[in-house]
Amino acid sequence: MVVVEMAEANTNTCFRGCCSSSSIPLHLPASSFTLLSPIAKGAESTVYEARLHDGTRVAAKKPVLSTADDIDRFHRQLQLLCKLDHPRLAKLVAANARPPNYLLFFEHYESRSVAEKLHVEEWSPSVDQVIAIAYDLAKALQYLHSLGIVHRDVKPANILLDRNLYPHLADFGLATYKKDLKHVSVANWRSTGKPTGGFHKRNMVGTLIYMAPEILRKDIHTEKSDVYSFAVSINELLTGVVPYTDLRAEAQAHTVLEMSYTEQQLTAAVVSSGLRPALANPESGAPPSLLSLIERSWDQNPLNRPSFDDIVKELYSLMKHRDISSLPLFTPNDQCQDSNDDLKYIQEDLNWLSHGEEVAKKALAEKSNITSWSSSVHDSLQYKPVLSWGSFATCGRREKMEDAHFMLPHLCNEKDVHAFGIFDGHRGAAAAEFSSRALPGFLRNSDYICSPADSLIEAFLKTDLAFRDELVLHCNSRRITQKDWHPGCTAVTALIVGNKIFVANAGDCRAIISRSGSPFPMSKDHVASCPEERMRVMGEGVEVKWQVDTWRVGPAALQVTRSIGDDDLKPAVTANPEIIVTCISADDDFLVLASDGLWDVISNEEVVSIIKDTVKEPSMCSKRLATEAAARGSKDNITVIVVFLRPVSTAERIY
Ligand SMILES: Nc1ncnc2c1ncn2[C@@H]1O[C@H](COP(=O)(O)OP(=O)(O)OP(=O)(O)O)[C@@H](O)[C@H]1O
Ligand SMILES: [Mn+2]
Ligand SMILES: [Mn+2]
Repeated sequence: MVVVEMAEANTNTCFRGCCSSSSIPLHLPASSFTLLSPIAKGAESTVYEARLHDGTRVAAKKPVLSTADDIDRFHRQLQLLCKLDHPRLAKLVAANARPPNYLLFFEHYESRSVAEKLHVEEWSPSVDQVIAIAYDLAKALQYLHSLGIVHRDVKPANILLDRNLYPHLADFGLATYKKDLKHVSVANWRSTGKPTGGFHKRNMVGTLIYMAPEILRKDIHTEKSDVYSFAVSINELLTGVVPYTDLRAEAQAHTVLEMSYTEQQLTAAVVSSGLRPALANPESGAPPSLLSLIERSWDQNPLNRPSFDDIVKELYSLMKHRDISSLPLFTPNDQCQDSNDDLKYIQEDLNWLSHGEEVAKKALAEKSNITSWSSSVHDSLQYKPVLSWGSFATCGRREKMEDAHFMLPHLCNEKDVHAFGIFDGHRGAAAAEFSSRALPGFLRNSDYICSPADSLIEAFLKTDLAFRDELVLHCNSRRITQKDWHPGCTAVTALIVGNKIFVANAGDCRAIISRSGSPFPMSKDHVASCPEERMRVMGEGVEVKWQVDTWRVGPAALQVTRSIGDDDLKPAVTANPEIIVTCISADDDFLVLASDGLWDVISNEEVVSIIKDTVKEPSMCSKRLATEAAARGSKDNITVIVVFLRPVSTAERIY
């Protein structure tokens, strides 16, 4: 007994010895958490809102374990959960696996499940939102399948949304290694008490609707059965109605479902007559390629369904085609390669994006303060700008895209707070990608007593430190000598709070406003050709020399004097941004942020006049500027964000 106790304490292993983790505490003592109110009660478990003693809000799932089988199942689930680590899977943060207290603590996702969001709140996501959610989910399932794990319970009730509406696939109660799969029957499924659904007591008919025909036929379950369930769920997101009904409200839908079909009738129709939910109407704006993907994914024959590798690829090119980037969702950058290595390339890319995202999330979990900048500037008499925004990014003539950007309107769910940022990478894309995710996370998490300007400075500095830490870890784990690799990026971020714009800049991206028809600079370029910057850097002990065509910093011959990353040149090449603040008035037309790929070939005045004679639609203006820069011979990546600051009339929009 004593020996077992010691083993537990030393190795963070469950008392049976089958579950272990180096990072997730498996014996969270009762003194370090408080269970608050129940969120959902299922047949097999109750989910509570809970708080860890460090203040972190979590969801605690307390299973009902009545038999030895139940306990086995709990341990198998915990073993799996300890192995999983993906930004789009519900994350286990702690557990208690000692009898009689069995509890799983997950990160808390506050915007409820897709099922509740659709059928209780009657949420209608835009087509672009659906595509982005589908892409994220496909990435999560691709990850599970790559580990040889099938989820087996993909459905809207198990897709949880965080406050930015990023999806997180939850509920691993049925997940298992593909190699352990035997024939699964519906009866078998039901005997596990699953899938019961938590927030409404569901019946069998309600859960059959996500099951693939091979399961209903009591045939073998493969990873392609997840593809089927994924397709039904994405179609439900597009249509907003519960499958096999035409109703949005869940309670009514279930009555209709039961009245229309018995279990046997529904099973027979799906298995033998190929019955499927009504496909979303093309008139809803859903692109034909998405509808075709859904239909192929719920094909009768599992072999005809695409794999998640294929689905991720297709959704990715759909996002690229539609330029989906304005959503607060996981979106990769514009790519210039469209060959088969696209996927490998994307995965490499996403790596740094998701590192950044993870860091931002950790920061969020550490504090519970929510910023309240808008209340600090609230004044009913103040001018109220009306915003619209859009972006365009292209790698231009370069081989690789090293710019990254984010657009987060309504930051922290505040209607008057909006953030936009562009990052221009050098010596690789890593710093730019990481920062485009981490910086907005730090910004969201700023202390509420901080002014927006202080929050911006803090976010820049924290992002720089976090990136350099992450780089050390990354290099150590891959045995790369860091001596050879010092990626960095310049950054410009605009934070709009009520009628004020705060621009923070480090490096040679630039922001301008069109004010009374003329450009008004909102940033200063930090380059070695600027005498004050050159003096500052030399004052910090780093050499600045005229090389080739211009002043350059250090052995790396960098042209910029401020950046995130570039750890070989810190602290001289500082991440400390310069802040410019201005009040928006009726004289202000639009804000333009862009990487130097634009400003190298187009002047501030020309940018203002080009937008003046372009259709007043922000993404079209962005694209027009980037196209013009490319036509004028810009050799660099080009990223442009345009934010209109006042309403644009329909007439102007059309010409
Ligand atoms: N991490 C979380 N954050 C927020 N809400 C959660 C979280 N986990 C679960 N929930 C809520 O609880 C509901 C049920 O959770 P889950 O799917 O894990 O259990 P279940 O389906 O009820 O499981 P069982 O069938 O074992 O009883 C979810 O639909 C969601 O509303
Ligand atoms: Mn569930
Ligand atoms: Mn550039």
